[in-house]
Amino acid sequence: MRSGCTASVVLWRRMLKRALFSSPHPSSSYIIGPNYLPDVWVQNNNTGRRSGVHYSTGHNAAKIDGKSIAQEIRLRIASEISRIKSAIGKFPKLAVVLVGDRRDSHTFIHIKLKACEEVGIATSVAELPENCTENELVHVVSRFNEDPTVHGIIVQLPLPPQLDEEHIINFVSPEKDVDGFHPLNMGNLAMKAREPLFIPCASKACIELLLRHGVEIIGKRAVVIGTSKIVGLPTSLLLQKYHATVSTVHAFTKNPEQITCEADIIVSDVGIPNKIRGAWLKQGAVVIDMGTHQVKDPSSQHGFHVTGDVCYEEAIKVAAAITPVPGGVGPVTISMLLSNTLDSAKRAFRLA
Ligand SMILES: NC(=O)C1=CN([C@@H]2O[C@H](COP(=O)(O)OP(=O)(O)OC[C@H]3O[C@@H](n4cnc5c(N)ncnc54)[C@H](OP(=O)(O)O)[C@@H]3O)[C@@H](O)[C@H]2O)C=CC1
Ligand SMILES: Nc1nc(=O)c2c([nH]1)NC[C@@H]1CN(c3ccc(C(=O)N[C@@H](CCC(=O)O)C(=O)O)cc3)C=[N+]21
Repeated sequence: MRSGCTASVVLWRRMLKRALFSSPHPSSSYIIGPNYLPDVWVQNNNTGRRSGVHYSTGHNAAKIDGKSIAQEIRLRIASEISRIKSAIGKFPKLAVVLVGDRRDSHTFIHIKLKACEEVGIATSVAELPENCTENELVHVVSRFNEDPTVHGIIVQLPLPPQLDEEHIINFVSPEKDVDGFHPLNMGNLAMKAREPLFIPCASKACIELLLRHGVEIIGKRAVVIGTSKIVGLPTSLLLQKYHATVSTVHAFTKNPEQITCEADIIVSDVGIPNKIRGAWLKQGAVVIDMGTHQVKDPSSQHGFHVTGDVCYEEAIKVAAAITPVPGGVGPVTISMLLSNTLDSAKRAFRLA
């Protein structure tokens, strides 16, 4: 009797999944890239990949339009959430922890909350003062860990200097770690034949943009500038999973331009505006600019403008394709956060 009941529940879930998701993989079928990591990379003809990168006329680099890709992903996420809501009356929820008054952190959180609202992800925000203690922060994170209505938790970085980032990240439940920064998730990303529960959003966005632009990654020489846990390290690891030959450039690298100018794919996470010049690039390279800097600009409406790590005007004359800032990786990173949160909720609802 009991096993019959379990069997019918399993059958019901299977039917529900089939009704909700047209793809055989319920988890994020709208993402081409890194949800199923390719231990053996197979060219998939249904992904819209083209062979090789297309050059635009006049020898200027093609602009990789992150804004429209992000929008397309968000529409798919919104419709999936709406279908889940009508089927089982449940929806995903993201908890956001913000410490202090940094202007850029407030901007990023505002962008994330607005995106959640647009697709139907509920949010809960905990704001703590700049001088809060580690115990207070751990307490807030633990409360979200224990709350069954919360499926994703992010602690906005950087934290004020009295708080140990690594210590705090350890406290985020790996099952709700939609940033993918917990050592268990990062470790599984690093190791062969293992899959993390979540892949960091900016790295996922980088691969998604490359694949959607028709860039072949396997066997290509990639250089990642930066080793941070938010972008540089997980992007190097993910590019390796895609079988690129990856070099890392960091603050102690001597003559970094000698390394970057050999790369087919360059990902910059250096955190210095306009640091990467045209002369650092090989003719025909693909450039993913992860930097997002609010640079003072009294002539602009908000008193600043946003720029990347790469000197765009120089780079477009050399590269085959490049992501602009703003409107490149940033919006897709936010879409990946929505996607990770939806995936987490689907696991909790036993739909994935
Ligand atoms: N677009 C997006 O989606 C996202 C954008 N960002 C942006 O990325 C940028 C970087 O952020 P984050 O990763 O937190 O930054 P970090 O400051 O943590 O990392 C910067 C990295 O650059 C390296 N570096 C610093 N100076 C040099 C140099 N002169 N030459 C070579 N390498 C150098 C550092 O090397 P070392 O390891 O030796 O210290 C470090 O690894 C920011 O602008 C941030 O806003 C971040 C997340 C997502
Ligand atoms: N726990 C945590 N997770 C993060 O993912 C995280 C973080 N902390 N700390 C800071 C960095 C930075 N980051 C960005 C995300 C989106 C844009 C983005 O959408 N940028 C817009 C412009 C934004 C603007 O107008 O300022 C664009 O490039 O078009 C930028 C940067 C995520 N980060």
